[in-house]
Amino acid sequence: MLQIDNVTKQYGKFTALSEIDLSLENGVYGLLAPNGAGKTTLLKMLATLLFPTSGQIRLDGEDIFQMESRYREKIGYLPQEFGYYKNNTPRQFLRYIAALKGIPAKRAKLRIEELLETVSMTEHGDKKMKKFSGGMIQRIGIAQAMLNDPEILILDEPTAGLDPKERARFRNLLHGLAENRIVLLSTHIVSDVETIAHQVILLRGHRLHACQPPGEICRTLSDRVFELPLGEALPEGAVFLSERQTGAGAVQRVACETAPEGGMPVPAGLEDVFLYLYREEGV
Ligand SMILES: Nc1ncnc2c1ncn2[C@@H]1O[C@H](COP(=O)(O)OP(=O)(O)OP(=O)(O)O)[C@@H](O)[C@H]1O
Repeated sequence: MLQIDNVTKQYGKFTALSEIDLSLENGVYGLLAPNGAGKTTLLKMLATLLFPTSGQIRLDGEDIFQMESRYREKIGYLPQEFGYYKNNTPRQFLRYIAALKGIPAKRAKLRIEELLETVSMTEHGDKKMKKFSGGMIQRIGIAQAMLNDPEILILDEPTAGLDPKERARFRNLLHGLAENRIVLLSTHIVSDVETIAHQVILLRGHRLHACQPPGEICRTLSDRVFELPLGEALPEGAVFLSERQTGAGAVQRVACETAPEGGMPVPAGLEDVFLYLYREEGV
């Protein structure tokens, strides 16, 4: 179990994260929050690239910073900006990363083939990466993070720039990978988390707001989301969430305590909760 206890991170006087408490077990955790909320900061601390200002992070009871390389052997990390040599092929690049991770060449060779298969890139293994789409690059990014078969896989905005087909493929890939490990991914794209994550971690005001299954998070707005024709006046206290086109014309989705006139109750989705929670944060 990965335990985050009362972790605060300050950059000078600025508090990026305050008093975070989380316990993570195997499964996919989606860290969802707007830009600047502290997602990368949290992931970098879990990757031991940043020290908490206070608080402790433990794996099975041991402080991860004291574990040093014993901890790093157990993690795989895909940073937001993942650097690779454009002229390398995936096989060359993965061999290089395996060497950096100290994986013996013979074992690395087998593992690389296994992983290219896992991420459906075997047939592209000898092509230069400069010709790859964003989705193909991300799949190689996941493969490099998986080289050491990590217990904890940390992915910072792995779905940024993927098209819908690549997103679907990515979801399936993660489901398989999370069977026997902790997968923690950050995103500000709600639909990714809704379909991938077993638990959604929401940060708000640089604090932990919730860590719950997507369904439970949606229940926080249940019976409070309504659709009504666009242009209808909203009652006092109603919060505009979004608008969408339907067969019967444009409608607005709103959150309010009681049904507005002409409003149809609709099930609350994670996007509704996201828009509601972060309505004052310009997202
Ligand atoms: N090295 C740093 N020095 C000072 N402030 C920083 C530093 N790194 C991050 N910050 C600030 O801390 C806050 C959290 O940043 P972080 O990158 O963790 O957010 P994020 O949720 O990952 O955002 P994004 O989705 O844009 O990547 C931001 O306001 C950012 O400007």
